Amino acid sequence: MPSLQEELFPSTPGKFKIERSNAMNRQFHRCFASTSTMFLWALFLIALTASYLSFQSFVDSGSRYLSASWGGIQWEKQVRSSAQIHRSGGMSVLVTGAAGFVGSHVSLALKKRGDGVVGLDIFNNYYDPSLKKARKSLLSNNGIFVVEGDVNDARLVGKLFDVVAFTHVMHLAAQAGVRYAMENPQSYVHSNIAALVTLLEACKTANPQPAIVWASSSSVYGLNENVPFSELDRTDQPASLYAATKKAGEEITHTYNHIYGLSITGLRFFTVYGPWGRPDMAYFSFTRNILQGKPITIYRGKNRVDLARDFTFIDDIVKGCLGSLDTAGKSTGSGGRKRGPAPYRIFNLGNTSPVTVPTLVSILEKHLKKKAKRNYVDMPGNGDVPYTHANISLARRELGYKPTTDLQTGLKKFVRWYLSYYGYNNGKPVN
Ligand SMILES: O=C(O)[C@H]1O[C@H](OP(=O)(O)OP(=O)(O)OC[C@H]2O[C@@H](n3ccc(=O)[nH]c3=O)[C@H](O)[C@@H]2O)[C@H](O)[C@@H](O)[C@@H]1O
Repeated sequence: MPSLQEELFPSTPGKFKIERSNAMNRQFHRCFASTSTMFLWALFLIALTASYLSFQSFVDSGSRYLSASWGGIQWEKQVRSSAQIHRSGGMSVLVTGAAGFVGSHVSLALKKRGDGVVGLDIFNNYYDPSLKKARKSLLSNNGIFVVEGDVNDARLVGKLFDVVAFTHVMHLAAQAGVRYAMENPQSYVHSNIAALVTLLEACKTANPQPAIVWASSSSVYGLNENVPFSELDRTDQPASLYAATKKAGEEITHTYNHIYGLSITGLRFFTVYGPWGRPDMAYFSFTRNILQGKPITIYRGKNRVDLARDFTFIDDIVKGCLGSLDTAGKSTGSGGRKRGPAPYRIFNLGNTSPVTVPTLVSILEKHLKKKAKRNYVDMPGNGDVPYTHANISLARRELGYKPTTDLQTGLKKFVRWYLSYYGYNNGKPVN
């Protein structure tokens, strides 16, 4: 009967039995020999895998370099010239999401007053990229260069900081939309969390460190019931993943302010609307459907209560953004190390007068001179909140923020732009 030892390390079959201690020795040697062979094999496999991986990354970076839409002398020249400041005491601003709704307006306003602006935008297809391209042309006609790329691309962001010593970053690139988070949750993590960290990493090591102003959202108030919403209210009960990622952004930026001395200002935008707006938003898609004679869906809250939003006109938001940049205060760190405390601020930017969704539709009907086919349904559990209402006293005091456009006036301007951009029937016959 073979011993357990022999079973575990069997001798060559058919060989005669040897003395136990000798056998043990030989078994030990064999075992050692086979372990070292295995070890050598393992080493060989690790080396093979490592060389395969480094070859892959060489191929990847090579092809990225070859196919990259950025880099090169000409590109750097365009970036530098776009960042040039044309007023005394002006700033050079990296605007992420520059081909987006708020980003394009803020970029133009900065350029108009003589600041340097470089845009960065991924031009993804969350909504019609041709609208983003049209905004890019508008910016380009005004001397603003928009780099096509992802804020998550650390090499690209690092390169931009190598080429220009940005004094400020206006971070507006994001995955927007409250309800789309149910369809594509990962895009919110990618754009609102991972990209934010990539950007902050670049800002923390930049020398000088820029001051950062970025877009949070009114949605962080979630299930808060204090009205109007104040910056001191609870924001730990988000109702959507979108809101949760924006709230996470507020915490993440706080960390970078605390550890690295970055000057940070977070702006909680309240349902921004206006010319060159976002086609995924209700006022925009309602306009398209009304003109095409298609029904629109109007959500209603519990007990058939109308939903309401503190709709805020784009020009007012732009003033709030510029006010934030102007009062941001300097980052204090250098070489990735904090040298002293830096400002950390959060402001509501709203209109302070909520309007119900059915009233919004009535205003659109008036401006479009066409009745909507209204289809009322109960608000689905998809992240919506019943109402929003901003308390703006802090922004008024610190930024001189004072919204001046009511929904009637703002939607009139939007409709005028919409009709000039898309034509009267949006390319389809109007019934
Ligand atoms: O202020 C904010 O924080 C947010 O404002 C908007 O989110 P939301 O207020 O939901 O804007 P819309 O999607 O335009 O919806 C406005 C209202 O219309 C309602 N709605 C929307 C779509 C629809 O088909 N029917 C409908 O009744 C919504 O329930 C909501 O009450 C933006 O889409 C977010 O990116 C932004 O962060």
